[in-house]
Amino acid sequence: MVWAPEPSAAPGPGTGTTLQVLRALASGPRGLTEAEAEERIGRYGENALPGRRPASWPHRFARSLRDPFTAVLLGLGVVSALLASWGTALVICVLVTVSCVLRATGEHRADRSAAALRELVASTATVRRRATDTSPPAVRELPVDQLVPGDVVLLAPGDLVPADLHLLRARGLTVHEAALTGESAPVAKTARAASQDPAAAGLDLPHQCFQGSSVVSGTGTGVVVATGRRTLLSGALARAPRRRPPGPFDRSVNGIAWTLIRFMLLVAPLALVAGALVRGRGLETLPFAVAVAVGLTPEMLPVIVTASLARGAALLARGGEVVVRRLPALHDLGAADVLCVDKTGTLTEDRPVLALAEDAAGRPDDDVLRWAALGALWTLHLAELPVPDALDDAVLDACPGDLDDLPYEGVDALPCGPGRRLATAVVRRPGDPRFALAGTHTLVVKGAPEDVLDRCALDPADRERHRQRAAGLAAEGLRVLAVARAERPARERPYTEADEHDLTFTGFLALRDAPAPGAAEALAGLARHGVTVKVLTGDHPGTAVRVCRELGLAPGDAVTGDRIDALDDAALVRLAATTTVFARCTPAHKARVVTALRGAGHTTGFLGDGVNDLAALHAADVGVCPRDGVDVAREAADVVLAAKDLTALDRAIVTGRRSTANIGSYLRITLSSNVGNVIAMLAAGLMLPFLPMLPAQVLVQNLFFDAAQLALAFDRPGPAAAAAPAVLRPRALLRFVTGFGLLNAAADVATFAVLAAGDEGVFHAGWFTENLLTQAMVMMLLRAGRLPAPGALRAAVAGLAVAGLLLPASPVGAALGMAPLPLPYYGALGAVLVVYGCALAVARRR
Ligand SMILES: Nc1ncnc2c1ncn2[C@@H]1O[C@H](COP(=O)(O)OP(=O)(O)OP(=O)(O)O)[C@@H](O)[C@H]1O
Repeated sequence: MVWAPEPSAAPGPGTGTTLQVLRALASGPRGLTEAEAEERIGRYGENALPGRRPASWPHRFARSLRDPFTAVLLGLGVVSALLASWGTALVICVLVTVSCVLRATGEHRADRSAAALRELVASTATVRRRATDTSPPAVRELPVDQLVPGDVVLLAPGDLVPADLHLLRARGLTVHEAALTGESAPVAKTARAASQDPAAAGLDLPHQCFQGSSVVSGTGTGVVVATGRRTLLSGALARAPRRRPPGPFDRSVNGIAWTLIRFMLLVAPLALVAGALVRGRGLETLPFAVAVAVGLTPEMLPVIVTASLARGAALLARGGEVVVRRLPALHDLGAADVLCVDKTGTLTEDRPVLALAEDAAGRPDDDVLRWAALGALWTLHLAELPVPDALDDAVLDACPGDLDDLPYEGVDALPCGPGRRLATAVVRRPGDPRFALAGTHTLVVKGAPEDVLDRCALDPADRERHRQRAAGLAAEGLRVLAVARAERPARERPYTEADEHDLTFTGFLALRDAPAPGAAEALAGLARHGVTVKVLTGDHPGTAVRVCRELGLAPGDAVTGDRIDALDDAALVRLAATTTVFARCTPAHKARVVTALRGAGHTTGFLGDGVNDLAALHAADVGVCPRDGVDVAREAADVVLAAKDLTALDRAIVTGRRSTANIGSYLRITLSSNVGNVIAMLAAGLMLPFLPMLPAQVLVQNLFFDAAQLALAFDRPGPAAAAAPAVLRPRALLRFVTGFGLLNAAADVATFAVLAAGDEGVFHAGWFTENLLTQAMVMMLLRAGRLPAPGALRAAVAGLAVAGLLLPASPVGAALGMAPLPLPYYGALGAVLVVYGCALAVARRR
């Protein structure tokens, strides 16, 4: 074994020269053997971030206590205990415990399935390992948590740095360290220079890459110096856990919660004051007031929300097409009314095929193709890109003859990158007798026509003529690349973008990228579902507009990145609302457009898969990425698709809307019954010489409601639920609840009229029965689901009705202060129910 020394007990941050670091880690550039890696994973543990560990049960329980409804319930329980109203306090305790247990189990289940879903799309790292000491190194993908100190990792654009690394090699490597430093500009990284102080360490050192940063451009190889809890990111997370700003889902649910809490806090004092003024009652009404307030609480909301979303996510995952990484994102997807997508690979197949190669005079010329292929070949080799992009692939494929026969070899390369729309390869002729040091280097540049032409030495008229030609080709839907060259005296100094000037224009390549099969249909489906699609592309406006037209999108005029730059935020908000195609976009343009659309009040989704989509994925309400997107894009996305397929996304949107419809059903049903009951209780409290319902009865009734309503999470909403973006709107809900609440209160008052003849026990029993029966009926009539209702729902409704009919006559009923209901009352209550049911059906239809 070459690297004999034992690794130091806990490798530090990689101080020392590269050799010292490798020695300390008992590793080498050829990587660890599988046996060494296995031994080290036992010693250092998995490479997992602290935030990824599942929450413990006590923590989960404590978290559900922090929910505003639970907090209010607990507050009311304390008030009851202070008043020595032990019955009420006890029932509130049971209510809180039941809802916390349900919530904690629901969350546990949802977390488990979300973790399993995340696992399906977990990032991998590219490592170099050896099967045995004597075998040659092999490069393979490894789950990130299996990395150990001493592993040799390869980095490419779009990769997340999987652990803290000491770089062994780097070429044009720049990384984004925003997760660690908050700095948004990419930072250049290089292998350790001999002149650096070997003891130096820290974020500023160019030869260290840290877990949580992401590769923007270039490539690199590094040895892992720290994993898991020992990485810099773990330390940073432990100090300041990152929180996402609230999304549309959080805003809706919080809005509803706080409206209700304000209402509850108003109702309890109102009951007290009214009791005191009208009936001359004192503080003895307090437990009743408390129970009335509790009666308003939709304490099952968190459970229903989690269960509905988790069920939707599980259904999608089962189909294998869509993985929801963050449950609320499913609601946000259903709420999206604007979806921004890129063009290449989403609307087109991303399999470009050469359509034409022509010289500067517009004559067909294969030499243009040969130069472009030479550039692609050497950029690929020298920049060590893991795979050629589709354009380079197409150019290499189309090039006649064997490329290796071309009498050139590469010197340097400046590849494309986010915001950089051209690639340069510097080549030389090895056999050229002039070569030695006095020879020439040839810069071969290809890329977006505007960018290449700007760097060519051309008179303005020629430049304009070429620009027009490129626009003409683009208008036919072709992807256009301009090719240019320059001869320079050979030199040793590396080339930079500053060298890309005074080029000689060589010609154009045009490539045809066919529309993706099914894209037109998917776009039509999205339009039917009320989702406006906008295209944000790095490509030429002409190409993008033509492709959109072919797919049936009415593109209008495209807005280019230059125009976006000239607009302030307010002007962009106005323009974004009316524009369909944004072309020649850099990552920053994409993010600005998404932010502007959100600013205009749209719930905005973004589908992208590259490094250049990262900022927009972060800026969107819901970010979507295909599974084969780059690591950083997948990590930033809330929803991951098996393929870049708009049909699957449309299906996910519909599923999100169905989950939201079930949550909406719950809120409508619960709140209209609760509000109706509260109004009736307040009215009856004033009219009757006794309390219309004892506090314990109110709370037991609540428990029954809660248990039955859990079944609403399993309802199957009809097609109407998927027809338009589904948002939980507190105001609309309030209007609905007020209308149906008053109807419910009217039914209650009719019940009072029927029960007025009985004594207190009979009154309580009659109202209890009627409440549970009306609740069962409301569940069937106000649900959003199609007919027939699913089995779970039918069972819950039947259970509720049976409990309403049997409990008052049972010993539990007696313990709660109810008397068995004489037979004639059933007929009268039945009549009230039938009239109420008809009124509900009519009101619902209207
Ligand atoms: N390998 C390449 N060599 C030269 N130029 C390239 C290469 N790849 C892309 N370009 C140029 O950069 C432009 C922008 O590319 P970018 O990857 O940002 O977007 P895109 O693939 O054209 O479209 P979309 O944003 O819809 O995916 C391309 O239109 C092309 O002109």
